[in-house]
Amino acid sequence: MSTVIKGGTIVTADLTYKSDVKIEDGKIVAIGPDLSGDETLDATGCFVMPGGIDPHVHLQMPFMGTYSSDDFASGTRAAVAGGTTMVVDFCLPDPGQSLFDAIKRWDNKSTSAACDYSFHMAITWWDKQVFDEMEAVVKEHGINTFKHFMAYKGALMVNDDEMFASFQRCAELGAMPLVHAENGDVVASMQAKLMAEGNNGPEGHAYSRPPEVEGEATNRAIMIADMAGVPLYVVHTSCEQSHEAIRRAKQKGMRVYGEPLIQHLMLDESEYFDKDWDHSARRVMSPPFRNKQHQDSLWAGLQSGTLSCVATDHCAFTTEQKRYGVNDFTKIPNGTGGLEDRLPLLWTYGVTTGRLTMNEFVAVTSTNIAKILNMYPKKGAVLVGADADLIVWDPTLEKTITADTQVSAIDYNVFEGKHVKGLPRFTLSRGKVVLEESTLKTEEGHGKYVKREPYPAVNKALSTWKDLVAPRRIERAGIPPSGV
Ligand SMILES: NC(=O)NCCC(=O)O
Ligand SMILES: [Zn+2]
Ligand SMILES: [Zn+2]
Repeated sequence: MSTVIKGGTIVTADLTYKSDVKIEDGKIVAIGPDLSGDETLDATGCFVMPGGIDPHVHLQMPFMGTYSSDDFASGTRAAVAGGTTMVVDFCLPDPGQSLFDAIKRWDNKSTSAACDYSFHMAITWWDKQVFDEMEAVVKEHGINTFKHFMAYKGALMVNDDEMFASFQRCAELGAMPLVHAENGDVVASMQAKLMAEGNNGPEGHAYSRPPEVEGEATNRAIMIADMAGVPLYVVHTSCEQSHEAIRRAKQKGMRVYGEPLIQHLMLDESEYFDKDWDHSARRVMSPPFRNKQHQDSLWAGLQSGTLSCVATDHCAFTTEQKRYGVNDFTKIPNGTGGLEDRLPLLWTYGVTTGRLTMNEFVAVTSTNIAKILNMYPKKGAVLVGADADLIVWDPTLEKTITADTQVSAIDYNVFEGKHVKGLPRFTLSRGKVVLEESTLKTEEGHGKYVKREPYPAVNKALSTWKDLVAPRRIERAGIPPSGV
């Protein structure tokens, strides 16, 4: 059974051209004019692009005494509704738990996925067992990225010595560390002070996590990565201080990648000052929303290439769950949604405003992260042989975002009322039409786990260079090597 997408304009990260696309057995088998097949999808007036890849989601995440409410079934349905065809979640071992047991838990809950997915592994504790297990995580389980939380003291946070040891292990294994960059000690201390002063509302969350907390941690992680000789990926880069540290590192030739979220690009800190407690609490996430200057910095980073991709950190809690923190903002589960809205919002507020070109849109929603996570061109490409994870993007379709019609399982949407123009006419997951206009045609369990190989190039280049510039003894005539 073959499918042809006909009459559209292909848009990739570097090319825009008119062509048909033919699909068989889940893969792209031909690109060219006048193709025919068993089934035809009309792409007239549309852009045919690689499906979105969201490198940062937490589906059914155990966190702050509860679980995030979108699981792999509802989360991936929300994803394809908005043109995202792959998500990457985080395996979180409990303290003392084997990394393999954490993978088993994530394997069990991801069987319902409607689109392809992959995992990052989090380093939530450290000893020889973790050091040893990291090898099989990379070589057997196909996970080449390890996340380190520099915040959430007393829960997920790791210290600098643990981070340095883990980063060095990543370097040996051809893996890449990721960081949630916030200074967890400073946050904990500011939280305690604010609570003691009676500042217990959701605005206290933002006050306790100023941009400096993020800038300091980003810079520290970058320096530690440099000393360990590994590239670094900074998740949810939300402010100029953090972006500045990434820019500076890039200018020095370091491989450091920054990931702004659609929430930080679109929403600002005024959300936390709303008189309605629920409104503000629903928007509590870490890092918090910032002001207009920070938002401009993030947009500029996407334009100039100093920031690499746009994610959601989709971690959706219901209003009832948010109310765990009614008298104590430190107990409000951290996280917001966005999977369904990332592409339409970025198109509307990025491409149609002229902030991004269509090719940049594809780069920051799909191709860049496919390369960074070492799964290009299987994912993130419109090329013969690539997986047919595609969107047929109709720039004339429009809607107003509202919780009433969303796919996500929660009872509100942080983008409520925002109008978007540009939506998928079709979303295809490995060749299967999973969305037609606004009708979902997903199948639970259609999604497959994507293994990712270790990085052959960057880590080798870094270790070769490190070896070349390593400290060496200077031989001097008449001075014996051993000092005898
Ligand atoms: N971001 C957030 O507030 N919640 C999800 C966990 C994390 O990524 O820090
Ligand atoms: Zn985080
Ligand atoms: Zn996250």
